[in-house]
Amino acid sequence: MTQAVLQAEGLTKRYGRRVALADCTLDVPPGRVVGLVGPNGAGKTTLLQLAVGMLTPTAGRITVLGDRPGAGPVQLAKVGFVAQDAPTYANLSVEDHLRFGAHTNPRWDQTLADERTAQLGLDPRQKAGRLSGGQRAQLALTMAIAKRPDLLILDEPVASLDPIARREFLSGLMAYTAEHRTSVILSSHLVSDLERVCDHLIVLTASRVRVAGDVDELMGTHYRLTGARRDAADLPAGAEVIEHSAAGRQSTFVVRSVVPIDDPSLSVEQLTLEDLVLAYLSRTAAPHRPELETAR
Ligand SMILES: Nc1ncnc2c1ncn2[C@@H]1O[C@H](COP(=O)(O)OP(=O)(O)OP(=O)(O)O)[C@@H](O)[C@H]1O
Repeated sequence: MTQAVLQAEGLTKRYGRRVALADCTLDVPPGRVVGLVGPNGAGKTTLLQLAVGMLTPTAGRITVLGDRPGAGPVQLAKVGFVAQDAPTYANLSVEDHLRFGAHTNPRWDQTLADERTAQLGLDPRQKAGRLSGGQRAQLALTMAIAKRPDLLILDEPVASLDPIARREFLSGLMAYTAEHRTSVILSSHLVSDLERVCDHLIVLTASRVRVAGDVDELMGTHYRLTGARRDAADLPAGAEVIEHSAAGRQSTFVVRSVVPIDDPSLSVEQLTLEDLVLAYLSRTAAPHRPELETAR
């Protein structure tokens, strides 16, 4: 499959005068595990709900797997979605959920659903309302996976899991997606959750995409520069400053540059993915009042 998984152009969602997502342009290639990272209220859920057709844009456009989100049964069957609170039916048992999934999804894989619930140790007769938060998240993921979607969209899937369950959930997800070549978009507040599993990253803060791209490409174009105190204007040409700090006689910059930095007066270091994300987060940490953003 070579078709883009998600394309957005000028995508904007407003609730009254409140801007939840502003002028978002993205082009996510197929076969990626995409980490969507940003603080509370950044617009992650809004973007994911636009991608599954639960919300419609105020302006701009979005296509998922080449079609309008929620366009019809074929499109719906291609996308698996687990919402933030991993909704399940409290009075239905685990096996009732799987039966419901089998009835409502044309590509349903019962063997996969049975194997996964057995592996997780979920009792098929247990009512979903009596499962722990983490078990409910796993049941909701099982339902989404057994649909055999081309794209799996998970809104903060590890939020309710303890550290060990987080690791197991993510490594299980990786094994599944590698085997079935499923594209995944998953959101989190924390890049540390996603660092091991993502090969594409979108950083969203205050309703806007700050950086997006394949992790390899991002890691190869961002640097930490340290040297004698100086202004950003004195950095090599082409270096875009993402973050700048100064202490005593020393300046430190996080920069993006497509050409290697060749300046003997600067020490040049690679960043970790977490450092890179933190630089973009701190760049936009200034107080933001989305309700005051002018309607366009
Ligand atoms: N139904 C709604 N009505 C009004 N404002 C909303 C609604 N849903 C979201 N918002 C606002 O849109 C902005 C983005 O919210 P969104 O839920 O997309 O953020 P998020 O990044 O998913 O946050 P979190 O990490 O806390 O889940 C926030 O300012 C939020 O208050």
